[in-house]
Amino acid sequence: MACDCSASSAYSINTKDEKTKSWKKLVNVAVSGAAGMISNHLLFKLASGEVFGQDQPIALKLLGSERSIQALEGVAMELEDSLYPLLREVSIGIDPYVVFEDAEWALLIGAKPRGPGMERSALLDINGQIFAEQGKALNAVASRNVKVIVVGNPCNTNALICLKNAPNIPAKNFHALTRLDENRAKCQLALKAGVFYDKVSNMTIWGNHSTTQVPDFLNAKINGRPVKEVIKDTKWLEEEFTKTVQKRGGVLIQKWGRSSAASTAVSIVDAIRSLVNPTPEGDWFSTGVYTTGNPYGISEDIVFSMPCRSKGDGDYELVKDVAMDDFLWERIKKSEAELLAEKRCVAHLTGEGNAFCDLPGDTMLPGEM
Ligand SMILES: NC(=O)c1ccc[n+]([C@@H]2O[C@H](COP(=O)([O-])OP(=O)(O)OC[C@H]3O[C@@H](n4cnc5c(N)ncnc54)[C@H](O)[C@@H]3O)[C@@H](O)[C@H]2O)c1
Repeated sequence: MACDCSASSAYSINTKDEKTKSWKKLVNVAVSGAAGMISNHLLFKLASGEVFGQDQPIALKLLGSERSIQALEGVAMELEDSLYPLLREVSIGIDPYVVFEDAEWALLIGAKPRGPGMERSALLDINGQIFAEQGKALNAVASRNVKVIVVGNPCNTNALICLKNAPNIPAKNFHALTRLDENRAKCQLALKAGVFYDKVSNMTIWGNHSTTQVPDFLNAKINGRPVKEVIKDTKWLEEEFTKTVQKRGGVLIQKWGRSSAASTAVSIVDAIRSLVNPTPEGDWFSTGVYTTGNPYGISEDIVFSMPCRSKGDGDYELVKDVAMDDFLWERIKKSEAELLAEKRCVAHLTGEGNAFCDLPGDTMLPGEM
C-alpha cells in the first residue's frame, strides 16, 4: 500500500457526503498520535458509533509522525477490514495542515514521552512545539467551530499553547483531558462506599492533569448524598483517596510496564459523549478548560480542570454553585501555582516573550512516580 506522506492518502470506503432522512451529515474527526497505544483502542470505538451515535457517519483523519507512518498504514488497514458501516473515510498523513482540514473534532493524542533523566521543562518545550504547530494548523484549516481535546502530556499546558496559536478558534473550544482522573476518583469512592460506579456523581477534578490534581470529595455525591455523609472516614478521604487518584497512573505503569491506554481511550469517549449529550439534571463532569471568566477566582488565562455542564451541542458552561472550603481551596491553589509556572516555562510558545522555568520540583505527570 503506497503512501504519499507529504499529503494525506485516502483509504476511501465511501467519501460521498451523504444526507438522508435517517443519516446525519458526515462528521470529520482528526486524531493525532493515531498509531499509538491510546488510539489503538479509541479509533475502533469512534468507528463503531459508540461515541457519536449509531446514526452518525464518520470520517477519520489520522495524523502520525514520520516515524509512525508505516504503522499508521497498518491502522488504516485494520479499520478498513473491520467493515464498520458508519466509517465512510479513513485518511492518513503527517502534515497537520492537510490532515486537520475541515476537522470538526481534533483529538490531539500524539506527543513524545518523557525519557529517562529528561527535565519536565524539556518535555514542556518538546511537546509544546508540537502543540504550537498543531494549533497553527487548526487555525488555518479546521472548521471554525472545531472542538479540540488535548490528551498528549502535559495536557493542560499543551492545550493552552494550542489555543494561543489558534486565535481564530474560540478558546472555549479547547479541552485538556482530565476525564480519566474523574473516572478513577469515582471508582475509588464507589469501592470505598460499596456501591456501583453509577451511584457516584458530581465528581470534579480541579486543576492540572498531574500529581497536584485535586479530586473534590466536598462536592461529590454518592446516591445523591454528599460523600462526607456516606464515607465518614475523613482521614481516608483527605489522605488516601486523594493520593490514590493522583498516583493511580504511576502505580499502573509499575505493575504493567506500560501506561494506561484502554482506560484513557474510554475516558476520551466519555469526554466527547459529555459534550454531545445533555448532562443529566443536577450532575456535571470535569474537563480542563480556559479559565478566563471563571467564577471561582482561579487565575485567568490558563487551562484548568473545572466542573462543567453541557446541553449536548458540543459546548459547555461552568457550574457555578459549588462549595469551597479551606482544605479544597489550598490544594486548588497548589495546582494553580504549578500551571502558572508551566505557563511561564512555555512563554516562547504562546507569544508572551521569553520563557522562565521555575517549576515546583515535587510535581509530576500522573504516570510518573
Ligand atoms: N490526559 C490523560 O489523561 C492521558 C492519559 C494517558 C496518556 N496520556 C498522554 O497521551 C500521550 C500518548 O500516549 P500513548 O500511550 O498513546 O503514547 P504512544 O507513544 O503509544 O503513542 C504516541 C504516538 O504519537 C506519535 N507522535 C509523536 N509525535 C507526534 C506528532 N508531532 N504528530 C503526530 N503524532 C505524533 C508517535 O509516533 C506515537 O505513534 C502521551 O503524551 C501520554 O502521556 C494522557
